[in-house]
Amino acid sequence: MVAELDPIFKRLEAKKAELADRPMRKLFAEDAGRFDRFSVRLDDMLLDFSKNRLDKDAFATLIELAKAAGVAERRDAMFSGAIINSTEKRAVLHTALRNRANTPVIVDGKDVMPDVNEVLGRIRDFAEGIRSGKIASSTGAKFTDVVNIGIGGSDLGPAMATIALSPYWGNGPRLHYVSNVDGAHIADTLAGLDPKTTLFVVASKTFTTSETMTNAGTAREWIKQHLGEAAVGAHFCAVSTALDKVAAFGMDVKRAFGFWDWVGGRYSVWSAIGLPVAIAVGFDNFVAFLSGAHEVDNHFRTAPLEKNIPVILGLLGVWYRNVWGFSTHAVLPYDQRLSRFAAYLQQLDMESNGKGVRTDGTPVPRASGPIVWGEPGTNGQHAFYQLIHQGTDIIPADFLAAAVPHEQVGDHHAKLLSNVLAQTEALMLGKTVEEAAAELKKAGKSDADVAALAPHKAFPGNRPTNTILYRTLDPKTLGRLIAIYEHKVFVQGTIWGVNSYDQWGVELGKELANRLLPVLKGEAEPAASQDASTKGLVAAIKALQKD
Ligand SMILES: O=P(O)(O)OC[C@H]1O[C@H](O)[C@H](O)[C@@H](O)[C@@H]1O
Repeated sequence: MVAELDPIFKRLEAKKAELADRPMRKLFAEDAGRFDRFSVRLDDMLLDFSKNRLDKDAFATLIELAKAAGVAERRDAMFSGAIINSTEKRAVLHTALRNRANTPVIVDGKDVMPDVNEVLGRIRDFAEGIRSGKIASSTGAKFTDVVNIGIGGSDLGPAMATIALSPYWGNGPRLHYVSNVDGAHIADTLAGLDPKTTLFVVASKTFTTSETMTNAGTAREWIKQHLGEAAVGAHFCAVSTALDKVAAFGMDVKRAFGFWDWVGGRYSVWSAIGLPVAIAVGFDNFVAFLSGAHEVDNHFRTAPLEKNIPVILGLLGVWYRNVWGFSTHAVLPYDQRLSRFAAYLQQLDMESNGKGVRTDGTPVPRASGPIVWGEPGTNGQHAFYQLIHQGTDIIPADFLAAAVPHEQVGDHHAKLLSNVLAQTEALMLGKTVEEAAAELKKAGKSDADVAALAPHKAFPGNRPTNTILYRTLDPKTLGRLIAIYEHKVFVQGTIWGVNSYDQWGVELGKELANRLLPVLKGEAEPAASQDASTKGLVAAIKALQKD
C-alpha cells in the first residue's frame, strides 16, 4: 500500500512547488467560485475549506490518495464489524452505539444491537431516576451532585460534553469529574460536597486503571466515614466492560452499566461511559447527541469522497503533515462551552495516530499524527495567536463557531463572530511589507520609522484554516462535531497505515510507575540497575520529605 502511495505523494510534492508562488490571496483573486468549490454542507453545518493552500488539481490528487489508500474499503470494513484493530484482535464499532437506525451490526456472528439498546434503556432509567429523585441517596434525599471518577477516555469525553451542553442541564444534579491520581483533585472536589447527596460513577473500561481505582477507593472511604458502610451501595454506580472486576471491587453489579471490547476508550462517550452526560442533560438530549453522530456516520459512509467532511479534513491534515511538513494542528473553537474540546481531541487524535509503526510492524515511512492543541477564541488571540500569525512555524487550524448563541447577551455574539471571521481572513490574506509601509506613511510616520517598523507590522499570510460553522451548539451538533473528528482520525490512520485503535505507547510508563511505587512508599530501595537520574530524583524526594 505504501509503495502505491509514493507516486501520489510525489505528485503532491510537485503541486506544493507549483503553489509556492500562488498564495491563497492569488487563488481567491483567480477564482470567484472558490468558496463554493471548497465548502461542504451537512444540514445546518458548513465546512469552509477554501482558505487552504489548495487548488483544483491538488484537491483532486488528495482525493486520489484517499482512493489509493483504500479509505472507502477500510471504512466499510470498520462499519461491518471487521477486526480492524489488529494488534488487539478487535472490531471497532463505536458507530454501533449510535446506530439510531437500529440495523443489525454483527460481531462474532451475533447482532450487538439488542445489547446496545438494553444498556441504553438502563441508562435512561437510571439517568432520569437520578434527575427526578426517584433514585435517591441512602438518606432518601435527592442527589444534588454526581462525581464521575475516570481518566482518559472514561473522563475526557463526558467532561467535555457536560460543559458543552450546559444550557441543557435544567434541574439536574451538578456534575464533577475527578481523573488525576493527584490527591488534590479528589480532595478539592469533595471539599465542596455533601456526602448525603453525592453519587459517584466509577468509570473504567478495564476497571484496573490505577488512578481510577485509587480515587474510587478514596471516595468509598469518604462515604463510609460519613454515612457508614451500609450506605456505600446507594452512593455508587459503575461503568465498565469488566463487570466481574466491578463485583470484585465490592460494587453492586445491578448498578453497573456495561459496554464491550469493540469500543475503544477514546471512542466510548457514546457508550455507558456517557452516563454522566445523560444524567447532566437528560436522556432525550443524550439520544439527540447520539443521533448527531449517527448522521455523520451516514454522511461518512455515503457522501462522495470529495464532498465528505471527515475525508476532506483528513486529507488536508495529511497534505500539511506529510507534504508541507507542518507538525501541529490547532483547534480553536469560538464557542466557550467547547473549552475542553481540544483536550478531548488530543486523546482522540494523538492516542490514535501517534504511532511509529504500521499495522504490519514496519516503520511508518512518513510523519504520522500531528500534535493537536488549542484553546477557545477569543482568549487564544490574546495569548498565542502572535505565533500563528507571524511565527516561523505554520500552524493549520480549525476554527469552530455557532451562528446562533444560546443566550443573546448584548452584542457579544456579533463581536465573537466578527473575530472568528477576521482571524481566518487575516491568516489567509496577511499584509505585505509594502501595505504595512503605506499604512504607516498614511499615519504620518517619518520615513525612518516606516522603514524600521514595516517589517514588524507585515504578516506573511497564506496560513491555512478551516472554518466549521453550525447553527447552535446543541446535543446533535456536538455529536456531529465529535464524529467528524473521529472519522478524520480514521482517514488519516488509514493513509498512514497505522492501527488507530490500540495504545501500547502508554504502557511502559505504567510498568515503571508500578516498579517505583514501593520505593516511593519507603518499602523498597531503588534497584541497583536503576538509572542514575531516577535514583538521584528518588533521593532528592526522600530528603525533601524528611525536612
Ligand atoms: O477506561 P480505563 O480502562 O480506565 O482506561 C482509561 C484510559 O487509560 C489508558 O491508559 C489508555 O491510555 C486510555 O485509552 C484509556 O482511556
